[in-house]
Amino acid sequence: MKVTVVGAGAVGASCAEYIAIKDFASEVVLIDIKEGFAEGKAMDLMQTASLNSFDTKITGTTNDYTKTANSDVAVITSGIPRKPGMTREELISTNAGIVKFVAESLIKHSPNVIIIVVSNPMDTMTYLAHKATGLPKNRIIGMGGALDSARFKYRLAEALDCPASDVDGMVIGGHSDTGMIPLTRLATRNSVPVSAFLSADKLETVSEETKVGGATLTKLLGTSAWYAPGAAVSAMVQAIACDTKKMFPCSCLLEGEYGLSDICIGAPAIIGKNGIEQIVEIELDATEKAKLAESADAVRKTNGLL
Ligand SMILES: NC(=O)c1ccc[n+]([C@@H]2O[C@H](COP(=O)([O-])OP(=O)(O)OC[C@H]3O[C@@H](n4cnc5c(N)ncnc54)[C@H](O)[C@@H]3O)[C@@H](O)[C@H]2O)c1
Repeated sequence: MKVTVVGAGAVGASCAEYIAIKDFASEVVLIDIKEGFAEGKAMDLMQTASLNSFDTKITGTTNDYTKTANSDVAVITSGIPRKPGMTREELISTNAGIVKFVAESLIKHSPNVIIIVVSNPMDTMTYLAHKATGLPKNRIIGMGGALDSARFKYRLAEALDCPASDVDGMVIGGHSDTGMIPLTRLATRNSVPVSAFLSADKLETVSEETKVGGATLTKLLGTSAWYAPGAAVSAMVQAIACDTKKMFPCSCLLEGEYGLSDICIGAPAIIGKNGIEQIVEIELDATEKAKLAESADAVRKTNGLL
């Protein structure tokens, strides 16, 4: 299994590190436009191999896509992150050109690649990658919901004063501060609905904290987060590499599912060796349906800026 990670910055390097530590890929190629940067990150990571006991070979290259040839999976993290006070949507003018060029360059050298898009505004960048490459819909996946759901579980565990491993929950909809839909109605602690433990007010607070999870970290760090994003994308790469059929909410190109078409937005999907193997349609209540429609309108508005 050969994995290319485009962008050797905070998220790309974290993703490469988690992939290596889990030791399921034979090769990870880091590629960046900044001279020597990916080579340096790759060398630094390789010097952890004997300490962290992994055999994955990590190499770096400055913008040479021949080195990415025949990748099975490619992760696109290239582009600028937001600064405190910015929305993800404000990144579009810089990141759209980068993502389009990168997606086209990747498939030239890896015609069978499955692409995971991370760069923001992620739903629109995933849509753009589809339009730029024309790949089948199962082979381009946006990463947002896996991270947002991890943040949701973190906030639920905090409110419940329990380990995150006790909690299950999912965030669907657009990957934006206002478009995310944490499904509090369906969240559980060891199969018990969380509403048995937490008041409606508390659940509303958990939901709001989840939605601004990225902005909260951007304010604290001065740039956007990388550990949880890197872990989330590496978990999706692992699901493809090991054909686990794990379910993640991902930005998928919808063709009628949830009553939506010609849009990439977060929906539960089964991820395996073919990428998106199934989009799972869960029964939403009227409030959740209305929120999803509103979230889709906002994503379409951003798509209109392409
Ligand atoms: N989808 C998510 O859940 C999620 C989470 C966190 C961050 N992000 C997004 O991921 C992106 C990366 O964030 P980061 O914190 O790693 O940023 P960063 O600035 O640390 O890294 C980005 C890297 O991309 C490189 N780059 C720019 N143009 C390139 C090109 N044409 N080819 C190759 N490399 C290029 C830069 O040199 C830089 O090293 C941002 O757009 C950020 O908003 C998304």
